Amino acid sequence: MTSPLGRLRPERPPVRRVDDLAAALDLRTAGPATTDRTFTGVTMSSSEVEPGDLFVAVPGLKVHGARFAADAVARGAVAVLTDADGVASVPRDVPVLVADDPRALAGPVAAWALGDPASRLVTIGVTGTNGKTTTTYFVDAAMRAHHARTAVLGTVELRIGEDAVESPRTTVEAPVLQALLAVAHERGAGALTTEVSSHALALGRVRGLRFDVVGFTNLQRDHLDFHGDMEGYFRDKSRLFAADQARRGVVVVDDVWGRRLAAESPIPVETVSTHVGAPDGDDADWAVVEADIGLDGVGSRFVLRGPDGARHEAHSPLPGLVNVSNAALAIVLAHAAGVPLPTAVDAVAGAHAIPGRMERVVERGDGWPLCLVDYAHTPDALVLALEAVRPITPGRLVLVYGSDGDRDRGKRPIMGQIGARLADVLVVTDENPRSEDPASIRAAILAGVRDVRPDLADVHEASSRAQAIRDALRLAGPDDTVIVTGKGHEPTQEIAGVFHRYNDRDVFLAAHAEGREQHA
Ligand SMILES: CC(=O)N[C@H]1[C@@H](OP(=O)(O)OP(=O)(O)OC[C@H]2O[C@@H](n3ccc(=O)[nH]c3=O)[C@H](O)[C@@H]2O)O[C@H](CO)[C@@H](O)[C@@H]1O[C@H](C)C(=O)N[C@@H](C)C(=O)N[C@H](CCC(=O)O)C(=O)O
Ligand SMILES: Nc1ncnc2c1ncn2[C@@H]1O[C@H](COP(=O)(O)OP(=O)(O)OP(=O)(O)O)[C@@H](O)[C@H]1O
Repeated sequence: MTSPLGRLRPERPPVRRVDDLAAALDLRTAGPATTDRTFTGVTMSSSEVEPGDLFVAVPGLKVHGARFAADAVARGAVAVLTDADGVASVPRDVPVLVADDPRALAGPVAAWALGDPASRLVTIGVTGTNGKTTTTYFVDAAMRAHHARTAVLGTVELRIGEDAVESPRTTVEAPVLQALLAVAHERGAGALTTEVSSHALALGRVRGLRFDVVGFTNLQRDHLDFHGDMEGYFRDKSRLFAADQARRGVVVVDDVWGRRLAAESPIPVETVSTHVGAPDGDDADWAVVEADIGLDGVGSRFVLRGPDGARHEAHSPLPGLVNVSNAALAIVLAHAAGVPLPTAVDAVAGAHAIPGRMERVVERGDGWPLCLVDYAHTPDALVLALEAVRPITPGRLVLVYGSDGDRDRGKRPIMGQIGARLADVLVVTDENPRSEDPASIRAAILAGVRDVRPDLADVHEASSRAQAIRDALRLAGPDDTVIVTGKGHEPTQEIAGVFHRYNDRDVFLAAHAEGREQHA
């Protein structure tokens, strides 16, 4: 993060009348008359209220937001939008707007209040189980090549131009999204690209915004606690491809869900087949028809065939087949969003490092191994990450990793088996143990390691993550690659319920700086 983004609100928001809003969105009113009441901002969280705001009080999974209406008013909220159940909790002297589903209206209300900021920018949304962050950054690289300034929002950060803050979630709440669109426009951005999580779609966080282009990466088993089953998960993801959410779409059709989305989509879509030899590759509008993975020791060269049959030489700046897929999708998305194809191809090839996504923290050279940080924290992602790094590693693959506490215990031995199978040297350590005993998590991973490598040769254990990275650097030679997985960009580590500032990248950089000093 280069510098703070500062206030996540526009400097000069329009002043709106509450009764105009009621008329525009056909809302019932309660409490004192709304005449002459004006507001300048919208929020769903009492702790984020600024004087002059409309507070949207929604029924949550845990609590009804109306319980916090008095707090919101004390902080300066001038009116409340809620449902029939919430009305009684609003202080009597405050005007109330009543709707059946206030959560679904939070986005449209904020968009109305800010004068539909999305209509002044090119907007791109990316959804799918994996690859959202990477694809979003690749798209942003292409948008940057075409627009003087851009904005990018997602799991890692909220960035407008060169200013950024840590992101509270993958997709921000609807009023925050609308405010960020207005801030982006105010600061001269021509395009905004955001990740759109399935939770965001189920909870209406992108309502009130019609994207110029939306993209779909893939659908794999995840978040079923929230969506129920794969069918429900697919239905929630598909909501982005509705006529009121997007003008057009780009869908990767390598899995059955992508093919189904493309077939059922009510908006026009272009299809992309991103794995050489993937089913339906020949029928797709765009297809990766050749790929040399890791050929140049960095990313991959590939050839993208367009709808007119023309072949475009392209490059993914990150290793592995999955990043060929992300790069191809990003090129087609950027092109659909108005970027000339050659500009999109070049910009994706030269995309900056993405924090914690196969991030090359220290380059190989001067006796140092290549040092990478990656976010892979599931068995599937770990396999992909290690397979991607092998072709760019002349020597041994040194893996530093753990498995998180208070989450899926069954994956720990599987993570152990994968590490033992695909890496040469292992340093098993902690990854957000949360309330659990870190040693017992490491023991479960090591049990999996032992299934594959009973002698435990080249297997080490370190109770501090920073120490684990230093151990790995001591063990690694100049031809080796040290990869630390699990936490990626995350700025904290949760131990015994306490969040400690911690970042894998900083440990690598500190060790590197120390090493250079000793050398000098
Ligand atoms: C399942 C889910 O997404 N829940 C979100 C949802 O919670 P909720 O409906 O249960 O809200 P609640 O806590 O009952 O509160 C009800 C209302 O009262 C308000 N409130 C509450 C307390 C208070 O002091 N003042 C106040 O105004 C809240 O802002 C809310 O509007 O609305 C809350 C705020 O509106 C969110 O904070 C909360 O996200 C929780 C923290 C969360 O963990 N969400 C995750 C699952 C999520 O959204 N993840 C996806 C990425 C997933 C992925 O791809 O990996 C994401 O987009 O980040
Ligand atoms: N297209 C893809 N298909 C499958 N796996 C992928 C793909 N792209 C990235 N991955 C794997 O998923 C992990 C997360 O990548 P990325 O952060 O880009 O995805 P995401 O959808 O944003 O996930 P999250 O919401 O958890 O941040 C990476 O470690 C990578 O190994």
